[in-house]
Amino acid sequence: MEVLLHESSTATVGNGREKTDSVYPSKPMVTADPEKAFFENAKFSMLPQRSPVDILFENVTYTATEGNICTKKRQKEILHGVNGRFPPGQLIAIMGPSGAGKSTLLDVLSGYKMTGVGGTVYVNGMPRNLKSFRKSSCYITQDDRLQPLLTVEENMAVAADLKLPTTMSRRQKNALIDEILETLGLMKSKPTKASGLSGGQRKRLSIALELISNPLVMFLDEPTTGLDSSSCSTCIKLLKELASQGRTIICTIHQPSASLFELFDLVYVLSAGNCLYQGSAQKLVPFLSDCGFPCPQYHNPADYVIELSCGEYGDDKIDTMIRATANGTNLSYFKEPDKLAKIQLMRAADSGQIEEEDGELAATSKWNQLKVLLRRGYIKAKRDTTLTYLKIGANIIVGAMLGTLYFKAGIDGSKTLGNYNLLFSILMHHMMSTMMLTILTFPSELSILIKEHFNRWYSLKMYYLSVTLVDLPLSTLCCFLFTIILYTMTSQPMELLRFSMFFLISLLVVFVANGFGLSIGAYFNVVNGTFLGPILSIPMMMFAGFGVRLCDLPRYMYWGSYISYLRFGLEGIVQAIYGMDRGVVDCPDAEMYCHHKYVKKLLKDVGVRADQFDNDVIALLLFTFVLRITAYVVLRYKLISIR
Ligand SMILES: Nc1ncnc2c1ncn2[C@@H]1O[C@H](COP(=O)(O)OP(=O)(O)OP(=O)(O)O)[C@@H](O)[C@H]1O
Repeated sequence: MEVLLHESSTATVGNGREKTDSVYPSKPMVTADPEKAFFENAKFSMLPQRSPVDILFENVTYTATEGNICTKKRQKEILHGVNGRFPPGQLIAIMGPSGAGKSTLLDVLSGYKMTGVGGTVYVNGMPRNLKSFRKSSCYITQDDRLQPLLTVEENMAVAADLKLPTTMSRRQKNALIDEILETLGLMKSKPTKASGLSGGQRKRLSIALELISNPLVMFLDEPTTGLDSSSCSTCIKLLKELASQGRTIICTIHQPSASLFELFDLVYVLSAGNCLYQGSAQKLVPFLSDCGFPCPQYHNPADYVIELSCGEYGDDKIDTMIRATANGTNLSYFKEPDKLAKIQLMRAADSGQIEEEDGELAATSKWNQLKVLLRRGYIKAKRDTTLTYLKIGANIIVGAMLGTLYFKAGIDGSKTLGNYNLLFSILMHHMMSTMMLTILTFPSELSILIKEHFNRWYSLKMYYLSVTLVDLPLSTLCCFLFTIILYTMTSQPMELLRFSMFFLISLLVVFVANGFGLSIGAYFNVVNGTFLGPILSIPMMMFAGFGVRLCDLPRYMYWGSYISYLRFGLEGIVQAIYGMDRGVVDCPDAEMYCHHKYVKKLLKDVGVRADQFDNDVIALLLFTFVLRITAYVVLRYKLISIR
């Protein structure tokens, strides 16, 4: 592979990559080789230059499976053996009516979809090695999945820290970020939060984030959807410029205007999973004439071909076009078909097993990924009014409300039963508030995770670890505030040991509830999650030993008490307040009969053991561990299953 040389000196940085000393390299040397010419205008030239990517696909099929475990499964073929050639340095449009299979073809070519895919995709003549292909490509989804609370500059800095070698200095990274933002017209928006950007700016930021790793192939799903005509034109012109630098840029597009259509180098028209046309935008009109249905004068050829592919002029015309393009194998309508050197395809059968490339997909070390994700997590937590301020506020308010309701109940022998009820209410508060907030907020993170993980920003393990670690201080703070308010207002025993035990059990219940919420939020959407979370919490309450004492549970249902983490929470928190031979809780009035002033009597009546504190802590730790692992496995499964 030949590498374009620049006059500015180069040095080797981590894993053998080359960098230039200057962020803005001086004029590149003119090369005789036309292939190198792709890079001669490259702006982001401080990054390693690799050979351009020529994509060819043969007989590509995609079969989706419909139905679920309750209904009969049905196979549905969406792509019917399509073929095509996407040379480098071109801006390619995949066009077609709604439901034609444009996004599906994009998903298959990018490697986003792997199950149900047939046929072969060749990269520079070799059957695609997905791991190395993903390293040189990126996928920009239709919905801009950006971190809304981070500014443009912060979003870019996170992407740079995750995608560029750690050996690059901050100054170099900042210079590269500025260069990209300048090119994409986002310099003025640097301090703006992503949530405050317009549709066009969001789209450009999505592109800018991926440009940091200088991908050779860019897949964009409907980059112009939701943009006005001027933003559409800016976006497509920008993509054209990026393509002219040697990248292969493939995007799906619904129905471009005549002026936009002309900007595309190559057009690939799909109808119901078949290729109707493949060739240059300019040759579409001659192709239609050759097929026998010329484009009417003053008619946008893009509109006309979409009308044809919808079957508005008859299904026979669709069949004629499929035959004329031989479902994508006919390359004669390319701009310069003769110059399309027939690449020597190495058949999968000839090459034997395609060797998977070793090494990690992410560009930086796990430690660096964790560091960057933690930093991003803390910025988000600082600015997130729902997750942070609402959580803190809710804990203070609920703590004060319960404190008022059970004021001084902890030292009142006439209110010990009420105090016992309070202990259960505390656990309920920790369980429901933590679990529901996680179920409500985590799914919104998922779409960003899917995009960033597919584009190799980080490994799932590091992401998950960062989510866990970022949540830790905030959950601890909220739980501490709640405990201190409630503990003092209700006059629980002012002993450090009892307070610590009380706080420890509360905190462990928060951690378990968080793991429970994550396991649900990792798989289910907000609607299903908010239904399922409380439903699954009912057995936890049923078997906690509150209301129905554990000793009164039917023998065949006793197993339920082992799956209820509230049971261990209740035992533990009761031990903190009434354990360790507390003896008698004084009655406020000596004349008054206080039935439960003797702690032993209370414990006997409510049927809660208060001599198992260590076991309760171990059980809650086990619950925390198992649920955290479960949430990770569910998340991994989710990432695999959508592909
Ligand atoms: N997982 C799936 N299960 C069932 N049908 C599917 C699945 N994925 C895609 N399809 C169907 O395949 C067809 C093509 O879908 P695709 O999203 O690729 O279309 P499209 O051309 O991108 O449409 P649009 O422009 O409206 O986004 C549609 O009819 C869609 O319903």
